[in-house]
Amino acid sequence: MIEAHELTKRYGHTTAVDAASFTVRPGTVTGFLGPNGAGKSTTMRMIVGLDRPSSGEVTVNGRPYAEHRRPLAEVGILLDARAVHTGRSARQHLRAMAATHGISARRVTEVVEMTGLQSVAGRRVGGYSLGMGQRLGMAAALLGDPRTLILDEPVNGLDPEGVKWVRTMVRRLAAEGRTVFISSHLMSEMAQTADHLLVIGRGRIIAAGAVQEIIDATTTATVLVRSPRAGELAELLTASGGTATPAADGRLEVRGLGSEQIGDAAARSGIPLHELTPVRASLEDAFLSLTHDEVVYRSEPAPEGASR
Ligand SMILES: Nc1ncnc2c1ncn2[C@@H]1O[C@H](COP(=O)(O)OP(=O)(O)OP(=O)(O)O)[C@@H](O)[C@H]1O
Repeated sequence: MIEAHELTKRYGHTTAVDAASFTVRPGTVTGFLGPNGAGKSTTMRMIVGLDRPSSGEVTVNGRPYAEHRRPLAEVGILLDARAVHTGRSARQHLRAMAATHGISARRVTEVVEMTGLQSVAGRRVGGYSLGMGQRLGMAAALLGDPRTLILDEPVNGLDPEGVKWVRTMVRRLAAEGRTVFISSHLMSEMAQTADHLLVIGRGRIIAAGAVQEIIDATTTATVLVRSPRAGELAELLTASGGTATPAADGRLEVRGLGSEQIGDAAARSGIPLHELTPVRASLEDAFLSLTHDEVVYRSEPAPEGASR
């Protein structure tokens, strides 16, 4: 369990994390989602004591990280998978870590197997691919059999097989009752991996809840309708309180009415329907709608006067 209360980090004039309060619960994968520069890494670094909060506090499994006597058994961390000494082999690296934390050599063998590193564990880490490095990062995070895992962008740069591997692994860890907190700016990936989401924009928590709850709360559902009497149907739906705008292939895109209401209204007026398709908003849509005003970096400048 991770509990943050009014957690704040300032770097000079930049407020990287702004009074963030949240709880990350055990038994679930909680996705930490936000655009570049939103404050995800800074938040994670504060959770594990690598950055000092300017104000506020955060605990992991009931205590500040630094107060845990066996930190590796409490929290597994993957912050920068490439931070490993490149001259050593994966097994040497894990053994050194285990030795300094009173962890058995048997556990090293276990995590090497869990992460599928058996065939390369004797090789120098310097020659590892990104995917192998990421597996080693996960092996190190799992070494102390921790109750809580904090993984910063674990799928960054991985190929589809690597992404799937991380997804399966974190879902299994959560199913075992652990707390899994995983950051990403990949919305589609989070939609498939996380149960809960914490969305951050410009250092502020702008949404927290179950994935579907957030999608429902932040997006308007639409229904695509096709009818040979589209003009009449559009008038009817507008009179019923919806909005109907022309879309591709002569369809109407309807907002404000559900598919049942549209179908019933059309039937009452004898208007035939050739298509009635509810369109579920994606996590991507929810994310864009949530972070619209919070994006620190945009690919193009906002149009003049757009924010006024
Ligand atoms: N050591 C630092 N000194 C000064 N500013 C910093 C420092 N670390 C982070 N920042 C600033 O704090 C803000 C949040 O950065 P952070 O790295 O936490 O975001 P992020 O959401 O992890 O982004 P990304 O997805 O790009 O990694 C940014 O404006 C960043 O420039």
